[in-house]
Amino acid sequence: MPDPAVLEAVDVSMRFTVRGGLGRTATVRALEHVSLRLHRGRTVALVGESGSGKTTLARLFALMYQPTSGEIRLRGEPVGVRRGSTARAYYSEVQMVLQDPFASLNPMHTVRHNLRRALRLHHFDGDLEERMHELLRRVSLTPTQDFIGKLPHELSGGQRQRVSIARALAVAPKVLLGDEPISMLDVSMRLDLLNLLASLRDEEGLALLYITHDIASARYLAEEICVMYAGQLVEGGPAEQVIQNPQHPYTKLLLEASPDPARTVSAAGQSSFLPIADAGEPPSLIDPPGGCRFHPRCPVAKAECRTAFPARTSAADGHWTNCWLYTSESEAS
Ligand SMILES: Nc1ncnc2c1ncn2[C@@H]1O[C@H](COP(=O)(O)OP(=O)(O)OP(=O)(O)O)[C@@H](O)[C@H]1O
Repeated sequence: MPDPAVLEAVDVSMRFTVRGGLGRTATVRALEHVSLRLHRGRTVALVGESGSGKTTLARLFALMYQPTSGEIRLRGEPVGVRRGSTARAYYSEVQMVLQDPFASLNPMHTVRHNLRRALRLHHFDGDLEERMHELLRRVSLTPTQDFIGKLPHELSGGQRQRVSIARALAVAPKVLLGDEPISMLDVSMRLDLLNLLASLRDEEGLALLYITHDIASARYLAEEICVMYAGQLVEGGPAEQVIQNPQHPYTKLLLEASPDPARTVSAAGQSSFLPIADAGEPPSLIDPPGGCRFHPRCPVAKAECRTAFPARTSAADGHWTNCWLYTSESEAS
């Protein structure tokens, strides 16, 4: 049994109101009843096609939005959008690493300035210079004096991402939310970055959320994989189980469309899924299909798939799915 969750989403749904043509508004139903737990020293990979809601879930964990329903809980306590010192207290525990390191670094300032700012923001009261060198050592940017005075654009993509990880580590967080943190890097640097994330998880006991399109890297890094389709979580469990013995027809299609999950990191571009042959596109989340949102693309859809989302069925090893193939109508959620 793992420890209790450090951070969890409990039955969260997220709707966005967007402006359409002619002044009309529409609702994007981005997440539906999603629950996911992050544990100390463990990685959960969240995989799914573009637009499935992965970033929205990470942003809910980062308290950038208030969920439409459901809760985010830190060590069991519900948390909402915060400001000022209570926001700072939250972000000293939960940090995000983005796809593009430029987004979290000030490009006009040196690595030293960027790290110092993060430390000051969180009222670090030790030796600033010493701590900055320690952070750079932690992300293997050594000798540290070669990097501390550089501007972000003077670094390689991989080095820049290491600095943004060092910046996140400045506050000694308990949770790192990685939103496709390696997808913009050269293939040659991806494995090193994954190994860095793994060592932070193992040595500092970080709880890691790893959002990716790349099943191969999810398998390499994560103990647990969760699969999201059009705002609904459809399958999850121990990484090897999900990959070797996928249950949900969407997971099966996703694996068929992945270049080769046995490789450590895919050499493909940002999106590692090949087009899913003859199976159409993910739906619009404005007025999405009812029931299981995958049913219009599902080769084995049944009548009940159109009307209700199935309850979760779980195996003893923690592998679960929400699919009518494995449940009966009386168990609809
Ligand atoms: N602030 C917002 N306002 C309106 N709609 C939004 C907003 N943020 C996300 N969405 C919509 O919510 C849905 C989920 O988007 P999200 O970015 O979470 O998906 P994703 O799985 O992270 O995609 P990608 O892999 O391309 O990053 C999409 O339909 C997107 O257009």
